[in-house]
Amino acid sequence: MIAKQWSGPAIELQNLCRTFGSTHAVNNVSFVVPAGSVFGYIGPNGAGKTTSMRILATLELPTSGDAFIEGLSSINDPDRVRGRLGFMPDGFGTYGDTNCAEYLDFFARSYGVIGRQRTRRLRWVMDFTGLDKLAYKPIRGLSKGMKQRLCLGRALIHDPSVLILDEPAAGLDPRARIELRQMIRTLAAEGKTILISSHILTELAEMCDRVGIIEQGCLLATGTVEEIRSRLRKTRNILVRTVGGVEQALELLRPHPAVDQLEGERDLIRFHIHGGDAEQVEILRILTDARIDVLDYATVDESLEDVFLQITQGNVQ
Ligand SMILES: Nc1ncnc2c1ncn2[C@@H]1O[C@H](COP(=O)(O)OP(=O)(O)OP(=O)(O)O)[C@@H](O)[C@H]1O
Repeated sequence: MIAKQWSGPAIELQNLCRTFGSTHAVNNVSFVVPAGSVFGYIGPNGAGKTTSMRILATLELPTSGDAFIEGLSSINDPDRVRGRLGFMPDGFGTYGDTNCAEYLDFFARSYGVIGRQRTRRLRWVMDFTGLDKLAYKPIRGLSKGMKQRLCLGRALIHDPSVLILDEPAAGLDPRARIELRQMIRTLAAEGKTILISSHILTELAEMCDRVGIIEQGCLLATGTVEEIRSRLRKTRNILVRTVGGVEQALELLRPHPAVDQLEGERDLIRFHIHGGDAEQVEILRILTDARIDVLDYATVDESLEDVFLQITQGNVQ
């Protein structure tokens, strides 16, 4: 029997597949999310994020493979999974005339949260999501940001240990995004395990312990953002700042076999080096031997957008 003191991964996908006709929405995806960590699930439109999250959340069945929440199969043990899991879908149907308090109360009752515990839980969720001042406001009058808070509140109402959040930041203004990020950080600091999806790597990079990049149903890379970045790094981007001598430097560097994409403007030179430390040191020596006054000689990290574009192909299905 799987007891409460499960010590394995909080979330696990095992060779998960889901096809819709000829579309491989999820194609043999496996990964684990350790308890208490935040995992970012990143991919373009139609990549298969929602489908895999819905399978984990017991709302969809896979064609093959399995999905587990704290060791319980979402396919074979959905009732127990639901008790441990809070799911925030990417769009949620609300009843416009219902107010926030009624809405959350309804879901608390559905989860069997009863008596004083329900009152306590409702108060906590209202307070945490900042909905306490809007408790009696009909849902149809809420802004997008407040609706998202309500949806997060609904996912938290039964105090689950695992949260699955499907694009919670979509459509939010910058302030609402920052506030949402803070709430997610707080939940993570309290020890909840969080799987969160987005189209945008930069949006999640800061708050995730690890990310997985998915496209056309296939998981292309997993790891920390730094691990993925360094795995991809075949070239180094170099930025040189000189005091004069840019034209001379360009002349010297242009024929070098390790130098690529060379460009210069005013006192700045940018280029890529194919190679490692030896080539980087040699190129600096070429410049200093030619008595070019080098102020800065730095490697520049690729932007996260570049990392994302390198991994994905931009194909949709
Ligand atoms: N019920 C369905 N019937 C047919 N095709 C579906 C169904 N659900 C999803 N798909 C297809 O499966 C693929 C994956 O869709 P999914 O919604 O999982 O992707 P996603 O990564 O969440 O995309 P988005 O970021 O746009 O929400 C898409 O090609 C989609 O059209």
